[in-house]
Amino acid sequence: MRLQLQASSSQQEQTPIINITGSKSESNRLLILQQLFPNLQIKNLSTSDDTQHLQEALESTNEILDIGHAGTAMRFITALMASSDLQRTVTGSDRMKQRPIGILVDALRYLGAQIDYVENEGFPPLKIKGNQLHGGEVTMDAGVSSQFLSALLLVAPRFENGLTLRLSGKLTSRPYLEMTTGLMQLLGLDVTFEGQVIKVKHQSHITDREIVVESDWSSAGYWYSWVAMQPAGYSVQLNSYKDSSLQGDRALVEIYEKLGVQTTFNLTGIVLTCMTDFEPPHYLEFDLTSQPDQAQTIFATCLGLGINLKMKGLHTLRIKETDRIKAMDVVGSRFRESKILTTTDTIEITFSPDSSITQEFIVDTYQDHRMALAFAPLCCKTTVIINDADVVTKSYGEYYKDLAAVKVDITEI
Ligand SMILES: O=C(O)C1=C[C@@H](OP(=O)(O)O)[C@@H](O)[C@H](O)C1
Ligand SMILES: C=C(OP(=O)(O)O)C(=O)O
Repeated sequence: MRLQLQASSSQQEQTPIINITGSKSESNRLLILQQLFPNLQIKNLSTSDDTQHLQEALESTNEILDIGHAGTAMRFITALMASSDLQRTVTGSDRMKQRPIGILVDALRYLGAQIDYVENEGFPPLKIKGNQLHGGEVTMDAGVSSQFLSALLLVAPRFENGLTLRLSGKLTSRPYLEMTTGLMQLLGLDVTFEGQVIKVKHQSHITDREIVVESDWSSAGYWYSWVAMQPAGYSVQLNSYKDSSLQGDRALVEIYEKLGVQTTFNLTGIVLTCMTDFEPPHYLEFDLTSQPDQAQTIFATCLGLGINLKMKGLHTLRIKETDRIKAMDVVGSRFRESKILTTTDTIEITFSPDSSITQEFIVDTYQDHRMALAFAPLCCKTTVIINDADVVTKSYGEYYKDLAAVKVDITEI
């Protein structure tokens, strides 16, 4: 599906209200924990493709489980199956077969799991013969993806000796690991996280518990970007968000203060307002080691506002749905004249003085939802054409409907 997006410039009459689905990261964790503790009830589960893929895999009796593009789900289900009494082959999309999983497989094997690589060493698909793991101590590299660590922790209450997980190297995406330990603690599990060591005690029951998933902060990012590019005073209400969140992308509140968006928490969620008297800075720098999923969003906002930008801490972006640093480089340079420099873990953009914006901005998505989601708000600056626009369903299937509600004209071309 190829979409053309154009925002109408009419005056805002009232504050639009947007209801974003539940966090996919929280949902995926809770679905795994529900396998261990069936008396856990989950409300406001994410409707994303990724969460649906995980749900289908958990309900399936097939020998082959296809998890599509869902990286987190791939890592989580590997640990779950390895510690179960089932035998399964877990596979995914072509891109999934290029996304590493060796660090998790090594740790599981060290604890006694039986896992074989079906195609390439270190990558899915995996043939898993589940067995009872006893747990103990293991050390894992924490610098490649926090998902490997979360995967092992979520199933650790199953291990009769519990788990002592030692993190080696510099931890990446820390808030996601804290979300894992935080949710486990919320269920009453005995989990401690001190320095570089996480300990989980064996536990086979929890008391009845209902958890309401908070809406997805990662998806809220696109609304921050949208509001940042609107006239001063423009506002949007996003429902079901709270001040004390388990999601690291709650940091959007502070990040977007620097980009001219003020956040107000109210009874139903948050109101984002484009600040009056805001002068976009000439240059901004962000370290996104803890918020990797916001890189494309911030990049697009700075393209729109003409702010020179450097982002650091992006090494995990190379192994996500696409090589996101490369994708930003290629697509970003089409929007307005600029110099873009990239390294293994940084991207820097400097605009030519008086650079003008292209009349038709073409966004290739490279099978990455966040390419379409992040660049779409630029339709308030020029005509945006998004190739393979339906990628958004990976995390935010209602996105175009929500954009239409704020008067974006969307045409299939
Ligand atoms: O655990 C999670 O839910 C996630 C962890 C992060 O991955 P990395 O730890 O690989 O950066 C993040 O990018 C991903 O979208 C979701
Ligand atoms: C990286 C992401 O997801 P995953 O790794 O779960 O595929 C994402 O949603 O941006």
